[in-house]
Amino acid sequence: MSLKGSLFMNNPLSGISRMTQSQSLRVSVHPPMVVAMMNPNTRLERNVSVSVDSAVKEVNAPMAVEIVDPKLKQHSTAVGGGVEDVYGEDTATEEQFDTPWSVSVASGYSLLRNPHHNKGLAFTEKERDAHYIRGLLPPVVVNQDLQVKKMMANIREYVIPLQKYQAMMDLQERNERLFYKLLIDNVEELLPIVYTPTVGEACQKYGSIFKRPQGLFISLKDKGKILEILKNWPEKNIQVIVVTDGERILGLGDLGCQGMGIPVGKLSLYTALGGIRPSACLPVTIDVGTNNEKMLNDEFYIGLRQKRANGQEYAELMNEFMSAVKQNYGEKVLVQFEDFANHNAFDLLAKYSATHLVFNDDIQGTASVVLAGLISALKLVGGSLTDHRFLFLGAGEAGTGIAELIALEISKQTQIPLEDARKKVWLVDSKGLIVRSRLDSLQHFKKPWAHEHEPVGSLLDAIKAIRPTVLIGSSGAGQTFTKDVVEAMSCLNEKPVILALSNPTSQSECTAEQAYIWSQGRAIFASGSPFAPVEYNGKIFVSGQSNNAYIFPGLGLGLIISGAIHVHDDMLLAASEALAEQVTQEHLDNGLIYPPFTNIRKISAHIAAKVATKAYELGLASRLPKPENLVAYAESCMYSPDYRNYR
Ligand SMILES: NC(=O)C1=CN([C@@H]2O[C@H](COP(=O)(O)OP(=O)(O)OC[C@H]3O[C@@H](n4cnc5c(N)ncnc54)[C@H](OP(=O)(O)O)[C@@H]3O)[C@@H](O)[C@H]2O)C=CC1
Ligand SMILES: CC(=O)C(=O)O
Ligand SMILES: [Mg+2]
Repeated sequence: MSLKGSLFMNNPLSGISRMTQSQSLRVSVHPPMVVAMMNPNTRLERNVSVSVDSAVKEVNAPMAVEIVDPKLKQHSTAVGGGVEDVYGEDTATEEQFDTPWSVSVASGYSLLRNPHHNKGLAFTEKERDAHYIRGLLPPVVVNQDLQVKKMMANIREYVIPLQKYQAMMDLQERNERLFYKLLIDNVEELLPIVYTPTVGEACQKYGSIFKRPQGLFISLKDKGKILEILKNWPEKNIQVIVVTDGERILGLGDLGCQGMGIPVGKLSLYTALGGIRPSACLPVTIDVGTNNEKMLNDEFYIGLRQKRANGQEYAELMNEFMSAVKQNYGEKVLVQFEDFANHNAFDLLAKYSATHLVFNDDIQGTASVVLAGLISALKLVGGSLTDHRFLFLGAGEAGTGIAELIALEISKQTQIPLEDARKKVWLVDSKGLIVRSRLDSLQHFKKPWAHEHEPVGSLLDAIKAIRPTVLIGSSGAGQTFTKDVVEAMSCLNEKPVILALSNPTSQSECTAEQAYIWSQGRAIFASGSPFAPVEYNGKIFVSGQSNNAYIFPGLGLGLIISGAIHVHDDMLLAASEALAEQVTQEHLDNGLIYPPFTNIRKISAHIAAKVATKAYELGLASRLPKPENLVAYAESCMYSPDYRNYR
C-alpha cells in the first residue's frame, strides 16, 4: 500500500494506522482532500469513514480520493464495453464475482450525491471551483431560501399526501440540510406528511415505496452479529436510537419490518423539533417476523416472511441488541422504544431501565404530553386535577401510562397516597370497565386500575356510571366516541374535555368536527393526529394536537445536554409543566390546550432545560459543571439546517 499526500497522516482521528492492515490497496490522496472507501473484505471503511466525518468537521471541506486496486486493475485490461473498464463493470457477469468497490468522495460528482454535504444549486462559484463541481451544475447560483420556496411549491403541487411524503424522503436522501430547513420553517404544514397521519400509510406501503434504507434492519437472521451490524452504520457518534419491532404501528397494528417508517419519522422530529444532529440519530427496526397475513402475502413485503418469534428467542435478540448498543455507543446513548405491542413494551422498559438510558415514547412520552394538555385545560374548566374524574377508552401503553402520570401528579399535589390518587382514574378496555372482579384475568399493567365497582360493558354505560369530566381515547379504534358518547359527556359537563389520541386519523376516536358539533361547541378537544379548524355556528374552532411529538424531542435534548444516565418520572412531570407553561391566554381563549407547533424549537429548549434541571437535582446528570442558563445552553446546542460555507 502506498499513500500520497499527508492529510491522513496529520489527522489524529483518521485511524490511518489501521489501514496498514490492508496490503492490497494503493491509495493516492490529493491534498486538500480526504477519502472514504468501502471495501467489505478489508473492513477498512470503518476507520476511514470516521476520518472523513472528522475531517469534514475540522476543515469544513468536502473530500476526494483516487483508489486503485491491483486486482481490479487487471480487469481494466480485459475488453469491455467501456473505454477503460477500470472497475471491471463491463466484464463482470452474474457467474463471475466482482468486488463492490464504492468510492464515497465528498467532492466533484460525489459531493452532489452526498446528502450531508450537498447544497445543490446553492454551491457558490468559489465552491464549484474548489470542489470540482464546475460544469456539473447549471450556471445559476441560488440561496437556500429560494430552494425552500421552490421545494415547497413542488410539494404543494402534489394532491396525494403519500406523494408529498415520498418527495420529502427523496429530499432527505438528496440534500439533508434543505430537508430540515423545509421541515423547520414549515412545521405545521409538513408534520402531517413526515409524521402522523401520512407516515402510517407510508408504513403500510413501505415495501412498494422503499428506495433506500434509512436505518438499520436487524432480523432474527442476524443473531450473533448485531454488534457487527451496528458497525456497518456509517455514523459512529450516535446519541439517540429509536427502535421498533413493528408490532403496534400507530393504531394500524402489526406492520412487521415496514414499521421502519416510524423510527425514521420520529428521528426526523428529534432533529427538526429538538435540534439533535441528524448524524447522531439512528433508526432501528428489529424484525422477528409478523403475524399480519396481508404483509406475509404481499410480494413487495420487505421483512422476514414468518410468524413473529416470541418468548426466549425474542428476548435473546432484544438482549443482544441492547448489549451491542451499550458496547458500541456507551451508556449515555438514549434508546427510545417505539410502537412495540404492550405484551413486550412494559417488560422491555422495566428490564432495561436498570441498565440503559431508555424511554418508552408510547407509555411515557404520551403520558407527559397529555398531562400538559390537562394542566392547560384546567385553566378553562376550573379546579385542580384532584377535582376531576378521568375515564379512558383503551387500557394499554398509552392509556395506563397516562393514567399513572395523572395519579402521580395528583399524589404529589395533594400528598395523598398514589393508590388513592389512582381511584380518580377509570379505564375501559375491549371487555368493558376495568373493575375489581376482573382482577385475576387482567394483564399486570391494568391491575392497579381495577377499582371496586360492578361490571360495566360499554363506554356509554361507563360514562353514565363514572360521570367523568375528562374522556381520553387511547384505544386505536376509530369512531368509538359516538354521538351518544359525546352527548353524554356534554350532558354531564359544561365544558367536557375530550381527547381522541389514537393515530392515524382513520383511528381517531372521533373527528374534531364531530366533537364540536355533538357537544354544541362546548368540548375542549385535542387529537393525536391533526384536524383542520372547524366552523360551527359562525365560530371557528381550532383543536390542539395531543401528540408525544411535543415531548420526546425536548426531553431527549434535555437528557443529552445534562448527560443524564436514567429517565425519571419527575423528568416527565417537568416536561409536562414546561409544555403547559408555553400555552398563553390567547391560545386558551381560542380553546387551544397546546401551543402551536410553529414555535416548537423554543418549546423544546424550555422542555430540555426543565428536564436537565431535574436531572441535576436528582443527581442523575453527568455533564458538569451545570450550565448557568439551561434554556440558552439548550438553544445553543441545537442543530441548524443552514448551509455551511466550504473552504
Ligand atoms: N397521541 C399520541 O401521542 C399517541 C397516541 N397513541 C395511540 O393510541 C392508540 C393505542 O396505543 P397503545 O396504548 O400503545 O395500544 P395498546 O394496544 O397497548 O392498547 C390498546 C387498548 O385499547 C383497547 N381497545 C382496543 N379496541 C377497543 C375497543 N373497540 N373498545 C374498547 N377498548 C379497545 C385494548 O383493549 P384490550 O386490552 O382488552 O385488548 C387496549 O387496552 C394507538 O392508536 C396509538 O396510535 C399512542 C401513543 C401516543
Ligand atoms: C404518536 C405515537 O407515538 C403513536 O401513535 O404511537
Ligand atoms: Mg408511538
